[in-house]
This record gives sequence, structure tokens and C-alpha cells, in this order.
Amino acid sequence: MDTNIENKVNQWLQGGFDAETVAAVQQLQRGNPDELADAFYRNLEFGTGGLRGIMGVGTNRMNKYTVGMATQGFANYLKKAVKGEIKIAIAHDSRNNSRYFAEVTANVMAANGIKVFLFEALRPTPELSFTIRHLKCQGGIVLTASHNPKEYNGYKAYWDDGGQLVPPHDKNVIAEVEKIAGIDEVKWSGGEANITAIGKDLDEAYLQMLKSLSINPDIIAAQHDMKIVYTPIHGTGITLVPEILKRFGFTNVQVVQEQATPDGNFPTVVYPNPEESEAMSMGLKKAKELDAAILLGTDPDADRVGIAVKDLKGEWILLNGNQTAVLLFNYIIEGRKKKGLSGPTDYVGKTVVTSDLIDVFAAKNGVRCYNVLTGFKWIADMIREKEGKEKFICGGEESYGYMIGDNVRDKDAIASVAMICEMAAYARNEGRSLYEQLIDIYVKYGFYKEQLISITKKGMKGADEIAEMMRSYRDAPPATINGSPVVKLYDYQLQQVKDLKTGATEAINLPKSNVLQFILEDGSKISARPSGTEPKIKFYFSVQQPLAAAKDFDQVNTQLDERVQKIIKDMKLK
Ligand SMILES: O=P([O-])(O)O[C@H]1O[C@H](COP(=O)(O)O)[C@@H](O)[C@H](O)[C@H]1O
Ligand SMILES: [Mg+2]
Repeated sequence: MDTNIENKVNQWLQGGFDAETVAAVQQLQRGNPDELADAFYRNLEFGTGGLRGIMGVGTNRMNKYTVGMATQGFANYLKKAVKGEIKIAIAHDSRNNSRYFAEVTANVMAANGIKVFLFEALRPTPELSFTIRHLKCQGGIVLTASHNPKEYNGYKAYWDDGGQLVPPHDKNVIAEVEKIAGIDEVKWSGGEANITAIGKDLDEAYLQMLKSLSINPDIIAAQHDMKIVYTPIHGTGITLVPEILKRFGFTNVQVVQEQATPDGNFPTVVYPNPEESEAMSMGLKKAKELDAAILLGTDPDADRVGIAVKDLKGEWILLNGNQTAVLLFNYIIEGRKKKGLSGPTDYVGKTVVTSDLIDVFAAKNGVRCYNVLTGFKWIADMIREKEGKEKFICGGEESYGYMIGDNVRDKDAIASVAMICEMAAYARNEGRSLYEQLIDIYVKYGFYKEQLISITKKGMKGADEIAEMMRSYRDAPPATINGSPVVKLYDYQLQQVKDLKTGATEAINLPKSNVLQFILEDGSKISARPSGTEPKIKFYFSVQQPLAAAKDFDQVNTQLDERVQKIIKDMKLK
């Protein structure tokens, strides 16, 4: 065995870990050397969304010790970076061990003399972001692995603006964590008096803020009985989604009862991820039965939301994250304009792998649109940088995350559900459906079609394979894809975009990231990047074409679909 792994394993066998942990390590040693290597070959790292890993023993797993060491490192850094009193807020989702890890985190922070506001029970991630700002904390943590499978848990870490850690703070926290030689350097307990339970008051403040986001409350009043089906998929959404819909004025909200109870085993789904059609199937069934206007489903920590609506033939379809983002951004931009709320410095934010249709209609409406790297923390980072200079309106990304206004600095499914329902009510009031609305946008600005493929490659070996795939695309980019020449190559690792015809290069003004984008002569765009939260490599496809009239929708839709399939085939991804 690798000596690095061996050393770490020995440390866990001898270093004062509890008997149960030691026994579990020994059992892996005896029965499952591959699993043992995977559990110890590296330390859990801060990725796109903080720490995330499978629960179990080992340095590469989520457990009391890795959570405790991360927290001690975070505490050490906070103490160095902040002058005066330090306050932090802590929340958790419905996963197994989330409450326990939240208590471990609270105890370690408190034992370090930090004042802790700990939510009394599960709450949505965006509420934690709001709470940091509301209570003027210097940082915060949510114990959640978001939409990952049930074996996972995670640790989203926040700074004083309510956004997840970005450089230099993320690197600095990690450096502090790495300095911790062993678990006896962690202050596990002794500061209990520093912990204050929070709950209802924060809910109230957050809900009131959300209510103020409504653009057309009068239209909701007219359409209050629009039938809405909602599923929290056993997560935290149940704590606030029904309540915000009520406060927005909706009176006909049906919750999918079988998925209403928070449960870390997510017993009715394979993955608690609204991106997966399977996770939405129970909701869909109910929406069909009730002949609802819209179905919405949120992930366990209620920061992402998936929706389903009826298409032109009256069949239910799940919209992807780009389609929802397009509808939502368009509603907010146009709605603000109509209400006289827009201003000269208005801007929206999205990630580089999110539909370029948003850039197009934002520009046509006099709103700036900025692109950042994947990860909502980059949208939050941008807001902080532009604070006082430009006005943030909304943000979003293809992976079902949206943010409205800047009172929360992470994606917010509570706000999104309310706004999406308002948008559906608005369309309904005009005698239109959201699907028709989407087609109208395509006719006006161009038909953009996107698809995502994720290839799962688990463990140490999988990570190497993913790195190798990226390396070979980088070293030998394809000359053509689906018969169309690759004309531009964006390499975010090199921070440069290269015109492959002239050889000219331009700088990309974003932090380094392992992302590649191929732009084809026919306007198609293919992006590749390793996921920062799951053992996956992700490919994003985007094709486009003008749409002359709504009646041509089916035909152009088929053509664009075929183009995507051909690209996928040509790249040998299926
Ligand atoms: O997982 P969440 O919902 O907390 O969300 C986090 O991870 C998602 C997936 O990232 P990746 O493609 O690197 O796996 C990102 O899109 C999102 O911005 C980030 O906040
Ligand atoms: Mg989530």
C-alpha cells in the first residue's frame, strides 16, 4: 500500500479516535483494501460547493473528525482574519447525520470562543445565507450535500457577505486545516454557553424579505387559485415553501404528501435531485391527476428547484435549468421594465455553461449580463465586487439554481419557487402558458437548445480517468465536431481563448478553472469540465437557430435535437 495511505491509516488506528471508528477502519483493512485506499488517499477538499463526501471513516470521508478539523481550521482562520467579536450561523438539511454534524460544528466553533447561532432544526441553505447578513455574522456553515445521493454529506462554508468561500478565504481556511496535526488539536467542547438557538424570528425576517421581491402581487391576487403541486423530496423545502406561496397569495397549493416528511434516506427516490426525472415522477403523477398548472420540486437543502409544465399538446414536460432560467430572467427583466423599476446599472449574472440566450435578451433590454465560473459562489463574489456601483437583479445557472435580488448570496429555491409561480400566474392571466411564453422568447431572440451529459467515474481511478479525458481534449482538441470546424477554443485553465483559424489569443478574465469550450463554425458550443461536487465529468451542449414563427417550433426543435445527438455521437460520448 502507498505509504501516504498507510501513514494516515495508522494515525487513525493509534491517535485517540473513538472505538467505533477504529473498529470500522480495521474492518476495511481486513475486508476491503480498495475502499480503505479510497477513504484515506486524500483529504476532503473544498470543491464547487464546499466539502462534500461519502459518510464513513477516513480522511476522504465526511465524519465527526473531518468535520471537526475543517471547523477548527475555519475557526483559526476567522480568528486571524477578523478583529473583534466573531459570530457565525449554522444550519443543516434533512440528511442522515446532518444534525449531528451541525452540533459538532457548533461545539467546535463555540469552544474556540466564537458566538454561534445554531438553527434549532433543519432549514433551507438560502435562509442561512440570509441569516449571516441579517445577524451580521462573519461566517456561516450549512451541513448538507445538497442533491447528492444519500450516502453523501457535506459542509458549505460562508463568509460575511453570505456567499460561499472564494479565494483567498477558501485557500486560507484549507491552509489552516492542513496545519492541524491531529484530532487533539481540535477544541471539541467547553463553549456551550456561546451557542444560541435560532429559528422562528429568522424565518419571519427571511419570509418578509422574500415577499418584497414580488413584482406583480395584483396579478397573483387575480390568479390566486392557480393549481400548484410542490414536492420537497424529503428535504428542507417543506419548512418554508408552502408558507412563502401562501404569503405570495396562492391559495391552491398541493404538497406531494409521500415526499413531505424530511428523511435522509430519501425513501421514495433514487437520487434526491430535481434534475433527475425520476425524482420528479411522483410529483408529476400528482400534477397530472389534479390537472395542475405547474409542478415544482426542490432538492434536500432547497437551493435548487425543478419544474414541469404542459407543452403545446397538453403533455407534461420537465423543463431543464436553462429553460427555467430563460423564462425567469425574462420575466424579471421585462416585469421590472414594465413597472418602471429598472435602472441604468441593472445587471444579471450567470455561469459560462448557462444558456447564451440570456446574454442576448439581456442586451436587447439594456441590461448587462456577466458570466462567471460554475458555482454560485462566483455569482456572490461578483455581487460583492460590484456593490454600490451596479445593481444586481437576478442570477442563475443551468443546474437549477436561481437567485433574485441580492439579500441572499446563494441560489435560493424558496425565492425561486415563489417567483416562478408568480411568472406562471402572469402568463395565465394573459391566457398563455409558460411553454408558449418560452416559444415566444425563442421567436423574439433565437432558439437556443441545451443538453447536459454527465459521465460518472468513481473513486481514485475515476478521478484519474477524468483528468486524463480533460488532458487529451486540451492537448489534441478536435478539428471538427459533427462536420463543423472548431473555430474557437476557450481554455479556462490557461485563461485564454484561441482563434483556431488565425492562432490569435485573448485573455479570459476569470480565475483558473479546468473548463474547456469548443465553439463550432455553425454556432454550436460544447463545454467540458469535471464536476466539483460529484465524481463526474460534465459535457454541456448548446446549439441554436433562428425561429421565424411559433408554428415552426416542432420542426426546428427536432432539427436542433438531432444536431445535439450528432455532436454527442461524433464525440463518442454515447
Ligand atoms: O451542489 P449544489 O446545489 O450545492 O451547487 C453547487 O454545485 C453545483 C454543481 O457543481 P458541479 O458541476 O461542480 O458538480 C453548481 O452548479 C452550483 O453552482 C454550486 O453552488
Ligand atoms: Mg442544493
